Amino acid sequence: MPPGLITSLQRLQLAADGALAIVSGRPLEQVDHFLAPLRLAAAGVHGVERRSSDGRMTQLPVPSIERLLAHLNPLVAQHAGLLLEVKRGALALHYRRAPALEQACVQAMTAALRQEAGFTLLRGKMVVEAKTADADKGSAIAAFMQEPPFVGRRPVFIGDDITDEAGFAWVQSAGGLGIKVGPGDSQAHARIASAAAVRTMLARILQ
Ligand SMILES: O=P(O)(O)OC[C@H]1O[C@H](O[C@H]2O[C@H](CO)[C@@H](O)[C@H](O)[C@H]2O)[C@H](O)[C@@H](O)[C@@H]1O
Repeated sequence: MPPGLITSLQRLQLAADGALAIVSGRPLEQVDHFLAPLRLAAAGVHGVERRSSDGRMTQLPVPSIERLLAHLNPLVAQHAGLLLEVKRGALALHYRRAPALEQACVQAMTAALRQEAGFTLLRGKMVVEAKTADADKGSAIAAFMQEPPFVGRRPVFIGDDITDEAGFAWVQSAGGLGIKVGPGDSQAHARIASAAAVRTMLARILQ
């Protein structure tokens, strides 16, 4: 985490009377690890797990990943540059260290998804993921917006990846604003150049 970011997020949470949440594809355990000692309201694994502002946990039911694993393991065993990340209700195949294998990874994941119902394919930065079909970042934000301290607020969602598009779509359908970070196609109505520019924006808001 860049220096000062955790302090900024903590101050922002206080300034917004608690209405700040992290919405991530990572498991909550990882989100908490990155932000420690700060523990924010957060959704992990694209909304499969969610911690409300009062600390209450919600876990969506998820399909089994066993058949997907059995299908993908041989490809991963053949290539040292591939990494298979096992999450509750999702399986992410990372090819960052083997970009030439992108098509092979997409094809293998597409074939694996034919083995098991209840998942959808999600593209990300150098990663292709099988994600629980019933969860996405939009529905995670929608769930937060039903609860204090978010209820009645105008949602603003900031994200830099393809997986954030569901979040942009939902907040904008609810009268809020999606802010895409960096280049790339997006349905977000606003754009900001980089993660560094987001940190500068947050610092200005706090001032
Ligand atoms: O929703 P996010 O918080 O943006 O998380 C999306 C994915 O993040 C992680 O993968 C990303 O970071 C890796 C390095 O830490 C990088 O190698 C990879 O290319 C990125 O996609 C995480 O591992 C995934 O589970 C998340 O879905």
